[in-house]
Amino acid sequence: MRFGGLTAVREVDLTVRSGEIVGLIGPNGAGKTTFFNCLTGLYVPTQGTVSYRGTVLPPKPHLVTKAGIARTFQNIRLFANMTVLENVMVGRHTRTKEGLWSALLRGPGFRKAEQAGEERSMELLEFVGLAHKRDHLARNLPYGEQRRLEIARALASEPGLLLLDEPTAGMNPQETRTTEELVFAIRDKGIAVLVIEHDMRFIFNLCDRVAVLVQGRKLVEGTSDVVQADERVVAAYLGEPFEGDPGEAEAAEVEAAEVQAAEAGSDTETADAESTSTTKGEPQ
Ligand SMILES: Nc1ncnc2c1ncn2[C@@H]1O[C@H](COP(=O)(O)OP(=O)(O)OP(=O)(O)O)[C@@H](O)[C@H]1O
Repeated sequence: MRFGGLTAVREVDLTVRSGEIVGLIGPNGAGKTTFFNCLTGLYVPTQGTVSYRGTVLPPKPHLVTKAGIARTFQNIRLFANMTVLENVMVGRHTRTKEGLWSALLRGPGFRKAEQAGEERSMELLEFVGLAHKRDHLARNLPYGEQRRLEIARALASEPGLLLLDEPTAGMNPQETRTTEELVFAIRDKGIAVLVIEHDMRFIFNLCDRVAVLVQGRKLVEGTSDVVQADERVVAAYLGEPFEGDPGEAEAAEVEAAEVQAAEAGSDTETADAESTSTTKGEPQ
């Protein structure tokens, strides 16, 4: 994904299995949100395609949701003047015959679908701990609850893969703990979870694996221990220049190859120069 001369995301390929939580971290501007935007059809990659479960996704958000990927955003995007329950029910529009407009305009078709969807929506509100607030307007919920409502709305599309963009941003420690428990519970339902977060304690507690994005490329992927011990990750966070080749927890091999390449006077970047920015998630 290029913006003018800047390549914001290049060749990022991730596997998130069902029932697994994978973290996506990286310094500011590393390309994390752009990666989510490419996956969910908000951005059309300038080169390459986005595949999910082996199928190329059309870059249209509603078709991506239909294909089984749901997301939340860095900044809360609820329907502020709708009730808590209505917000979740709108999230079900890709799973009902009624379209989004019918849901928003509350036509007769929507009322039928409403009955059918209400039970499931209430289950989801129960799941995120907001059933008792079903008739409150979304805008009147405290911040932490608004974020939980967003997650319930994303779950309403019955995703196989859930993308969470900074779910604990702005939360107090208690709200962060509640969110952590909620993400574990989502994982336990067999949903694949990919989460962007700057709170490292949250990430390393939560995730089965962590991928580090630096300057749009995957630098390292591995368990929390592997990632925390990787000197290149520390260097990237300290703002030191990134010159390595992205690898998947094979730091030693990559480093050896870089040394060899440097000795041979070759440029390690050229190997990737003609690659496309293909991204792929495959929950299984
Ligand atoms: N629509 C856009 N137009 C131009 N440049 C963009 C656009 N969106 C993102 N960028 C640039 O792409 C790069 C990656 O940005 P992105 O927001 O994806 O990073 P990030 O890792 O999510 O950062 P943060 O952690 O600060 O949210 C940045 O240099 C950013 O300025």
